Amino acid sequence: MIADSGTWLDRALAEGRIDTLDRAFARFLRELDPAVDPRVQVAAALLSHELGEGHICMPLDTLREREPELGDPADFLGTADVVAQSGGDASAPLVLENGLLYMRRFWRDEAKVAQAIRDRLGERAASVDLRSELARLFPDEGFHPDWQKVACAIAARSGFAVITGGPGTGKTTTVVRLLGLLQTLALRDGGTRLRIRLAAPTGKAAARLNASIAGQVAQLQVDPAVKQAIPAEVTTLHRLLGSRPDTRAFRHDAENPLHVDVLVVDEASMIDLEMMAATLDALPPGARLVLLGDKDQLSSVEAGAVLGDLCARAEAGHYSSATRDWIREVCDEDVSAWTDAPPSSFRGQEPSDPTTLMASPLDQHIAMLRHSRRFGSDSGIGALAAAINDGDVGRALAVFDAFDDLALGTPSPAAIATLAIEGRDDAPGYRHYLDWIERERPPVGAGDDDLARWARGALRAYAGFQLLCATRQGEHGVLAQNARIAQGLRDRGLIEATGGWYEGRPVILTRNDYALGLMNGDVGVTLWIPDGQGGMALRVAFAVMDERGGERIRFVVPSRLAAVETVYAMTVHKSQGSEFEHTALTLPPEPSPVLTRELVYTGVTRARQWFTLLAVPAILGYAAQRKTQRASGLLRRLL
Ligand SMILES: Nc1ncnc2c1ncn2[C@@H]1O[C@H](COP(=O)(O)OP(=O)(O)OP(=O)(O)O)[C@@H](O)[C@H]1O
Repeated sequence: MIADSGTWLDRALAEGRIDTLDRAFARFLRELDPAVDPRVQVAAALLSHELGEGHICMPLDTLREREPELGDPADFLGTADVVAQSGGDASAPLVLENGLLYMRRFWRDEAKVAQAIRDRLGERAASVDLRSELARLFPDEGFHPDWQKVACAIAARSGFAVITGGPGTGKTTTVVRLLGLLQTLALRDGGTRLRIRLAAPTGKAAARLNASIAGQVAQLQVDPAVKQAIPAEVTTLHRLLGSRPDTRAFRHDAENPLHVDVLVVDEASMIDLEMMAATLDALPPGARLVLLGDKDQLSSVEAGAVLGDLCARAEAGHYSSATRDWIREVCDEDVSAWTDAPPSSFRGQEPSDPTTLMASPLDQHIAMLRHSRRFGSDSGIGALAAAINDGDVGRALAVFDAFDDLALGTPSPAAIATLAIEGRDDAPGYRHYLDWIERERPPVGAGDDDLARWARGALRAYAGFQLLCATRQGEHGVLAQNARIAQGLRDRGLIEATGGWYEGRPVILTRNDYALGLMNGDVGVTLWIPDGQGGMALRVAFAVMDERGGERIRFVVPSRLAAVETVYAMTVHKSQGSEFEHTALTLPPEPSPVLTRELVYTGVTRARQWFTLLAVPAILGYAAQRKTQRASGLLRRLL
């Protein structure tokens, strides 16, 4: 029995089980209610800590496990004034629902997201032309089921759909064909063109989708008028919703909704719960939402794993027999193997148990692409990603021996620096990028176009290689690796300095800079260019999007960049939404909570052509076995 929460809080703080913010929250409850049960304060401090780890709520079972001496939390939380039961008392800061303890803000966002998705799960009348349009857009390629075609059909029939799939499985291709289909049908049936918007959670991800979408639209087999009605511009979610300085609220919300009929959001694994709630809030009731993303990637930095929750049942499909029959009718595809038997044969099951429930309404709106076009059977990267996802370390290690695009090395500082600078075999390191800058330098007197071309090439050469780390801090973190690599480059005469500004220094923004139009995560490279007065000046070149979705180079004076870091090394978290020809991932030799299956999978799948792992095999095994589970009640609300 805990009589004095103060002692408990101080001890837990000293032991590192909570931090000062968690303790402050527990103390705040006492200010709110001087008679608060100390056990409620303990629960609140632990909940606050869980939220910091990305969970949306804390199951009471977790609390029972962590603090058995508290007794049954259902008893003391069930009677506390500061805890609302299922959201009842709107002034209570905590909410208890379905055995899950929430802070009110998270409970509200979760309930909002679930309600908004549920509102969109109804089917819409399918056009009579759906079957013929699908057949035209997805010619038979010999793969069956053609999941792209199935995904397109599923997304076409309702106001909400998720298309998940690993790298190169055709998410972009499918969504472009979906937009072609929807616009064709809209123009044909009623003549009114759909207002379509495309967005991604970060500037980097938006830029990448932007680059691939224009090409895909050009290849689309549709009427030129339809093609013109598909936007190529991809914006960030923040910009779409209209972020305002100094407030979490956006310009667009339920009162002032977006002017949009179809919203597509890519890289949806990076969307946290709060952002998803804001997006759904701003979406007018009749508008469609299509989420694209890889469910196996790392979740958002902030709390929640919305895409992961929505796709938790995607592997098995869980289609109903009605969905199966409809897919057969409109797609000529057979998804029987991913269909649940009719519910009548499962009488007696516990309906709210997410693991056993058959064919829920949500399942009918999720499509998983299962065939990578980028990583065929001859690709080690694809095979490695699959082995990691299965948590099969033996297979993962065997894959390194079997494929030339993969290499496994030790995580010693010297080995990492050498790989990062020299690369291996054909796979580049940073020498390649720095040599490129030198070799392709425009002649004296070169015009703006030549300088922009050079800068664009330098950014592309930089993306030829990236070293990824699990953490920022520590001997194996980003900061230490950056310093070592800079020293190695300096020792080889490839850069002029190891600190301050110098040519070749790659930097990453650590905060959005609205004045410069640059976003957190944007990467620039430092180059000497003419200063316009007969001299030379260091400028940082960034690729930015113009209003029409095109890419252009912006040279920025280094002193204007308030929040940047050198980026020879980058955390895996920061690398989400980016890809590099050669990606190297280094893992620290000691076990650590940050080492998870999703972290390694995300690192591996950043590689387009070559992947190098610098880690001890035991640590790979440790990480691959640790699948992240973020506590949330979202799936349960939706089933
Ligand atoms: N049905 C298809 N027919 C022909 N080529 C395809 C098809 N689907 C995908 N591709 C090609 O495969 C590659 C990967 O497709 P796409 O970019 O659509 O995948 P993705 O899942 O969006 O990839 P990522 O998000 O990892 O970049 C592209 O070059 C694309 O042109």
